[in-house]
Amino acid sequence: MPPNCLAISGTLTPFLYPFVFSATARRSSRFVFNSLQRRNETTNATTITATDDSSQPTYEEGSHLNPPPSDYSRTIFTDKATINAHAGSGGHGCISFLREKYIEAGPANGGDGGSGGNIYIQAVRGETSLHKLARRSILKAGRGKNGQGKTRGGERGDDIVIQVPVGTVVREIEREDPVFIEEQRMKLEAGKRDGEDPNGPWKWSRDKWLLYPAVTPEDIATAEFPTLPKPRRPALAVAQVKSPISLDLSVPMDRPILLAAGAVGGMGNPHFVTRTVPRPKFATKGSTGMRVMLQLELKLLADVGLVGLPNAGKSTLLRAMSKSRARVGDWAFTTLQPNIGTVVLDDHQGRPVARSTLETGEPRTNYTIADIPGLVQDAHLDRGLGISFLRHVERARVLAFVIDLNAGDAVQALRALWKEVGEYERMKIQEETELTEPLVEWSPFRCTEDALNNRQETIIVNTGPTFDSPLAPQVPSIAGKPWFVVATKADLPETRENFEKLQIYLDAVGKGECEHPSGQKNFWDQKVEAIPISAINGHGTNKITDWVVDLLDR
Ligand SMILES: Nc1nc2c(ncn2[C@@H]2O[C@H](COP(=O)(O)OP(=O)(O)OP(=O)(O)O)[C@@H](O)[C@H]2O)c(=O)[nH]1
Ligand SMILES: [Mg+2]
Repeated sequence: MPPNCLAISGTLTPFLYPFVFSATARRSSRFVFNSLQRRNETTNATTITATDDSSQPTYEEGSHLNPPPSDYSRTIFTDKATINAHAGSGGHGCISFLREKYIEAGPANGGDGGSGGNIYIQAVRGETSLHKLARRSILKAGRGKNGQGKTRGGERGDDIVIQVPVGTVVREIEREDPVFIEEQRMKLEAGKRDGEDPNGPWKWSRDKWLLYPAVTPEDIATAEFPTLPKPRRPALAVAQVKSPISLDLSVPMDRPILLAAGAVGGMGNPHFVTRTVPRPKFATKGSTGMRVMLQLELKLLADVGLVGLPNAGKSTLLRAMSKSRARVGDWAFTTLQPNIGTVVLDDHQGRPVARSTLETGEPRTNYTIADIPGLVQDAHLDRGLGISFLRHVERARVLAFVIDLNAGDAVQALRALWKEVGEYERMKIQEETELTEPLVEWSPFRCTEDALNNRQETIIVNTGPTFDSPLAPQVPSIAGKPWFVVATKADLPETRENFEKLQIYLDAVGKGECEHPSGQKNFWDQKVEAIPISAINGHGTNKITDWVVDLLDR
């Protein structure tokens, strides 16, 4: 069972509500209070300088939990990027003839062109942001080298491995496959000229054939070109990710996977030797490489996602629980990009502070927390920094709603946060539906008669799964995740009443007497806790770890 953090009169109360505690039960519990204070001072390197006037606490400047600006880490972070990946084009075939002593005009011996470089993708642990890819909009694999004399094939082009952070979602926006285009064109040409050689119009194509440098225009006019070989797909194409590409790279990959195989090289002149043309003075050019436009979206993977209003104390909490150097400040929108912190469970002393196991059965040594920019009310209407940052907590296994007890009604704040989370989910479902199937399918008229009979175009409106439809529960829901509330700044005076109200509300939600703040039906129906803490003093954070570990182990 998780620790019962509800008990206000429990061990947390003395240091979180010293002013209340001292007023009511100072004498009877003086020993407990003093010992807790001493313990917290020593173990947490407390930053508070207790003043006589407890209503006006002051905090030591320059410590880890109340840091100076020089202690902020500055990391570049980008979570979206659109890239154009160009697989390498093939090298040209070679036109060459054997020439040796006593063999003046030997047989054709031009090598084939090398194939182009491939484009791979790999999710790796070391990467944390897409900023490097966002800066380079085109990624080109190497072109295959041209074939050479003495039947020497050209070298392969250099491959490109796109390394992305774990948690990247890859979607194809556009694809230009020259082989496919060529096949289609050939089909069309074949259909148009009934009875004629389908490859006829391609025979003399300049962008397909390479001619021997010494060839004269007369030679070309009289030369007998063979039919152009059919467009060839590279053998590696079978290993390509199915089109349209849609990948969710949520685990580190040992090997990269193939997105686009490099194009095949051109054929050397020996391929075209016939009885009538023993010394062909032409070879084919290499094919153009495939081009894919990809949208990359990074959704951070953390065990716990912190959701809170601006200035609630999320970053301070992250600093208190991990070695993160997230920016902290007494104003809204201090955090402009997500931060991830790792909470080490053995406290670097070899003794586990909480016993926990991973799904694999191995002991859990740490868990991660994601801190995102604050959400304001109506953030879904693009107020504040919007709600797009919620994508970084969307995949968190547990949500922690950070509520500032000193900033108005905690219950209202919690409801406002859930509303934004709900709006985010609604938008996400809509986006996914639009991506998977087009909303409107337009079918053109096939002939004049058709157009006259049906004056309107055929429009099929897609009815995919929506937020409120019966299909909705199949979509993984944020409301279905385990969640709890971190009631922070509990060290400040006159916050106890607010905390109690929050607890009563959460109790009512747990018993089903009150509507779940998400307003959804498929919510997580376990008991929800409110854990009072003082992040700036590092008080109460161990309770969070116990609670999180318990939720992760379920
Ligand atoms: N008294 C008190 N102050 C706190 C506590 N936690 C944070 N603060 C202060 O609250 C202010 C805001 O803290 P931040 O951690 O930057 O808040 P945030 O939620 O990350 O804010 P944004 O990034 O702007 O959304 C800072 O001045 C902190 O020192 C706490 O437990 N007690
Ligand atoms: Mg912050």
